[in-house]
Amino acid sequence: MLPTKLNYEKPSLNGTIQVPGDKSISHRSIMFGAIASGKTTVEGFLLGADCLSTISCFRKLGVEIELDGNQVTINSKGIDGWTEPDAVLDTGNSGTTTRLMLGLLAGTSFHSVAAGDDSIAKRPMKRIVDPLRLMGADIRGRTGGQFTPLAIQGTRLAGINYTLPVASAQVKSAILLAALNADGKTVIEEPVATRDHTEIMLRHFGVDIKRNDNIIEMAGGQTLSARHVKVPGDISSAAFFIAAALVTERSEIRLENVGTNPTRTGILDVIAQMGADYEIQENETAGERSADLLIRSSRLKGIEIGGSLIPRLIDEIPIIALIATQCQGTTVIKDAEELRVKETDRITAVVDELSKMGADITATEDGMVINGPTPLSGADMKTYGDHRLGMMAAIASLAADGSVSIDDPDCIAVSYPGFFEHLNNLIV
Ligand SMILES: O=C(O)C1=C[C@@H](OP(=O)(O)O)[C@@H](O)[C@H](O)C1
Ligand SMILES: C=C(OP(=O)(O)O)C(=O)O
Repeated sequence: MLPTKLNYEKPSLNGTIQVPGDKSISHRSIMFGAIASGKTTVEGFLLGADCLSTISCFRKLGVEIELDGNQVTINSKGIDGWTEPDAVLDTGNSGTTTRLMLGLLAGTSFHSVAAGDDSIAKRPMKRIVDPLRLMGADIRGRTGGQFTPLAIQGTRLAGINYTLPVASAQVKSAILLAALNADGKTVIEEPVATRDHTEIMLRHFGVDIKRNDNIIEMAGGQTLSARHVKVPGDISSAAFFIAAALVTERSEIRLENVGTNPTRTGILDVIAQMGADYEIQENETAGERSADLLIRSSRLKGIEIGGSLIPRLIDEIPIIALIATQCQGTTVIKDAEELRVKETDRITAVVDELSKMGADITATEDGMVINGPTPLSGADMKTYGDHRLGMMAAIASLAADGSVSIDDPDCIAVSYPGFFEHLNNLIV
């Protein structure tokens, strides 16, 4: 049973943890292993509910996937060996599974249906369906295919030239995965750089893909070779403990083997500008970068966060908002309207929930404005079924007087199973 009521009296955090594997890389490791023919092995896989949804979908496509702790073995006959699923592909709460998998299903030779939970049913799919249709995909769904459930009749696809209308790694990746199976070349322009795990893993699996400034080019019809994938810790999960150490007194923690791909490290730039006391000790790794992070209690100041920084910290904004409540001065977060179409509307949810605790925080159309520092007090916090809101509430309780209750702590297992064990291990 996970705790629903938290009452810490001005705790400090001390010690070392290794946060679970990166969610984005874990999803992709299963998909790439399923596309390649042969045996792909994965170490450090995230056993979060979202990544387990990916495993269950690809098993339904006839791919053999075995789990042994955090190690995964994928035995696939290659994408041409996938079989028509006899049930709906259930993507659970996972936007990444839904969108990336659609790109792959579009180019098969069979029919499939993808659907997830109530939150997924509200998330926009037009951003994927539009470019896939331009490639020739046959996808149908409610309101012309804007939302799940989506029915896909696999067909022959052609490469496209496409400029992303939103800064989204999921859209970029869905197009690239479809393009693998398409005739001709695909060229994607992304106005603002987004996480590049798909491009890095494509290269690792032997695909020739080029990037010049913000233009990505890849020829279709390339085959992937099965590989071993090492998944570093998820910086989006580490972010919660980074915040915890910063906003509590006399804390010093070490977070081992955290992924530090530069397209993901916006949170480190933010805390540096806020004046945080921290160190990065880089590990020697090929492919995805990783480092140990040392974080200490800090006196922080408010800053402005927007522009090209936003995609580099998009999932960290709820916890950055909490940090901002403890900063001296004003923090402005802008250009983050994408937050409104995540697991829940994260602008409204963060502002409503932190306000309940006494924060001085106001929503704007594309972000929020936070004045600090403000003392926080206990409150009954809602997660809206959103793992990141659940963890934000738990970390906020460390800085609050009085007890904090969380209505649905179980949703945290979407990206961070074992979150409360790590929290309890670090608290002194
Ligand atoms: O590609 C990915 O793995 C992800 C991309 C981001 O979504 P968008 O591409 O919709 O911004 C992010 O919010 C999500 O948690 C994971
Ligand atoms: C937005 C998220 O994930 P997804 O889009 O995969 O549901 C997240 O993990 O914060």
